[in-house]
This record gives sequence, C-alpha cells and structure tokens, in this order.
Amino acid sequence: MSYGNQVQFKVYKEQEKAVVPVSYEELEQAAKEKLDESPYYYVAASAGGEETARANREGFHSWKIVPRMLCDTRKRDLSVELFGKTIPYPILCAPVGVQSIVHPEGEIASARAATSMGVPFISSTASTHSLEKVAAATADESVKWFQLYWSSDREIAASMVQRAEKAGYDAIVITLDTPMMAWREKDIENAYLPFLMGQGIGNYLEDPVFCSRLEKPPHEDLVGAVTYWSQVFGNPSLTWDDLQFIKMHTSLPILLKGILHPDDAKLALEHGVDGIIVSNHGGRQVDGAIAAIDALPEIIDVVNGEIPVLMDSGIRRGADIVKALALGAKAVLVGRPYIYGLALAGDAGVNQVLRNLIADLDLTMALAGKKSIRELDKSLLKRVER
Ligand SMILES: Cc1cc2nc3c(=O)[nH]c(=O)nc-3n(C[C@H](O)[C@H](O)[C@H](O)COP(=O)(O)O)c2cc1C
Ligand SMILES: O=C(O)C(=O)c1ccccc1
Repeated sequence: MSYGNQVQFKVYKEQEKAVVPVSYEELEQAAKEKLDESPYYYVAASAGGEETARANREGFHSWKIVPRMLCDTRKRDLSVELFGKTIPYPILCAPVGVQSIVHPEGEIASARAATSMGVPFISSTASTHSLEKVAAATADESVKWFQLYWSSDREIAASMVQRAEKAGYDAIVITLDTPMMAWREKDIENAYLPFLMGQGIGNYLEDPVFCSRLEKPPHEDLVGAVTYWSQVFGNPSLTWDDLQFIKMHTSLPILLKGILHPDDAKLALEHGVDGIIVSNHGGRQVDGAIAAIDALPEIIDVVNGEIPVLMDSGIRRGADIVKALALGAKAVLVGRPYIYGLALAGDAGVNQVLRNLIADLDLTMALAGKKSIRELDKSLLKRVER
C-alpha cells in the first residue's frame, strides 16, 4: 500500500469521530447555524462590498496546477524551516482576535489544538485570554508567535513585546493594515463591538503599563479600562522609522503583516525586518485591495530570497497552499477555517480542520508529483485568465 493510500485510510477512519464538516463551505454553513448572527458575521464578513474577499478566491482560481507524473512520491516531507526551527507543515494559525465570541475557551483551545499537532499558533494582541495564558496552554517546545497591534501609547506596545518574549514566544508579527477597523457593514448593522463587553482586551487588562494609565484597576472599573483601550488601540500615526523602537525592545525576529505593495516590501528589507506576511487581512480592511495571491509574485521578486515571505487571505484547501508555495511563499496562514472549527467543537474542531487541510495538502502534493516543499516552484503552475 502506498503512503498516499495510508493518508486516505487514516482520514477516512478518523471521519468516524468527525466533529466538523470536511468541506469549507459546509463548515462555514454549520458555524452560521450554530452561532448567533453578530459573532458569526464578525468572523465571516469582510470589508465593504467584499470585493477583495471574493478576489482572494478568484486569484487562486486563475492559477492552475499542472501535475507532473512518474515522480515516486511515496514518501513526502512537508516540513519547512522558519527562523531556525523546523515546522512539520507549511501552515500556521493566523492571529485572530476575540475568539471567545465563538467559543468560551477561545484562543486557549485553538493554541492547544494547533501546537499539539506542530502547527505554530500566532497569538493576537486582541485576544480575550492573555498571551501568558495562551502560552501556558501549549508545550514549551511548541512554536508560537505573538502578533502586535501597536498601541498609540508606545510604552504599551513595548511592554507587550517584552511580555511575549518572556512568555516564550518565538517571533513578533507586527500587523500594519489595521490601525483602525475598516468599514464592515454587517458589524455596523448589528452594532457589534464585543470589546465593549471586555472581550478581546485580555492582553491590555493584564498589562502593567496599560493598568498604570488607569485611575482604577480594570476589576473595579471595566468601563474606564474599555474607554482607555478604545483611545489607545490603534496607531495611524506610525511610519517606517518607528520600527526601530520595537526592535530596541526585543531580540526576537520581527515580521510585518499586511504588506501588499512591492515598494513596501523593499522598505521592509531596508528597515531590516526578518520576514513579511503578504496579506489583505482576509479582505477585512481595504475593500478593493489586490488579492493577496496576486500581490505575492512581485513581492517575491523584490525580496529575492533575502527573508522569508509568508502569505494569507483566502486559503481554504490544500491546492491553495500548493499554489501559494509554488509562487514563492515559505508558508501560509489560515484564519477563518480554524475559527469555524473552534466555533463548532472547541479544540477538537480546530484539530480536525487543520488535520484535514494537512491531509489535503499532502495528497495534492503527491498527485502533482512533488515530494517536498523544496520542489515547488512556478513551473508547476499555469495562469489561466477567464
Ligand atoms: C475574526 C477575525 C479576527 C482577526 N483578528 C486579527 C488580529 O487580531 N490580528 C491580525 O493581525 N489579524 C487578524 N485577522 C486577520 C487574520 O490574521 C488573517 O489575515 C485572515 O483571517 C486571513 O484570511 P482568511 O480568514 O481568509 O484565512 C482576523 C481575522 C478574522 C477573520
Ligand atoms: O477583526 C479583525 O480583523 C481584527 O484584526 C481585530 C482588530 C481589533 C480587535 C479584534 C480583531
């Protein structure tokens, strides 16, 4: 029996204990049926008319895999190396804030599930559970990164980065595309702001610098804490020169998330960052922005192998990952798929969504004639305009 068949049998066998639908569309539908309208749309909806969210998918559709034959793909190796650590698959859990709106255990359950299978977890600044509690839910040797929303009170930003380093995180992801929330029509219709109920601000409520700015501690005056949070959450005044400030406060590798323009990739290199994540935030920020997969090739050219380039926005199946990697991404991040798994079945749901994605990737690699991530390049793809 070939290794490929073993993967299939294992997946079929595990289906007996299935807790979530296998297809992405059915997964999303099941989450819609389970969740209340406001949290469901907070996760599922994108900015404006959702043109960019659609473009993310259409972008993948316009690349086609041209499989190779007779390549002996019995044994495959999906591992990649990032900042000196080998991860078993080229997949990470994207930073997603306020996960407690879909499941009370939120980020803790997701981090536990992901890292137990070797999938790095990127912990969001906007988590309900603090970065220390998320780290405590994972094994010491597991790979985890911390995502920074750079507060307009920069001492808070510095404090969070230092806390992350102390708690054992391996890298800092600075998200650049969300100094403020975009025009999200569903959330406006639903007047939905979970932060006002104290959700998604766990990292602030436990931050010594944040708390030192308050008149009363958060447990005595949550409204005061939330009000201050709303004043300092975003920082639209940042410029490239500010990066130096965070670099001074950490020895961890720094990645910039939300890069779409090749000139920004150039600036990232000039400012000495360690990695780039090509992303349009899953279509949740600039509606009308270029699809992340369409932005990727030019950025890969500019970066020219100097630092790792990762991508996210619209990854739904194994073939999407093969396409992103063939176009030069080192690894991909997934967002909504694992959040729907969390909504439906807590850590078991996250586990199953990731397991399915990995098995799909593994089979797609084998059937495309590729046995290692290193073998993926543009020659496997053809662009088909429709
Ligand atoms: C509900 C939700 C919350 C998010 N919160 C954050 C966040 O706190 N920080 C961040 O950098 N990105 C955040 N993102 C964006 C993701 O990291 C990622 O870029 C995006 O989800 C990828 O697209 P996908 O959902 O199509 O996989 C969020 C996305 C969703 C769906
Ligand atoms: O909703 C988001 O996309 C996001 O990035 C975010 C921003 C602030 C708090 C929580 C999530």
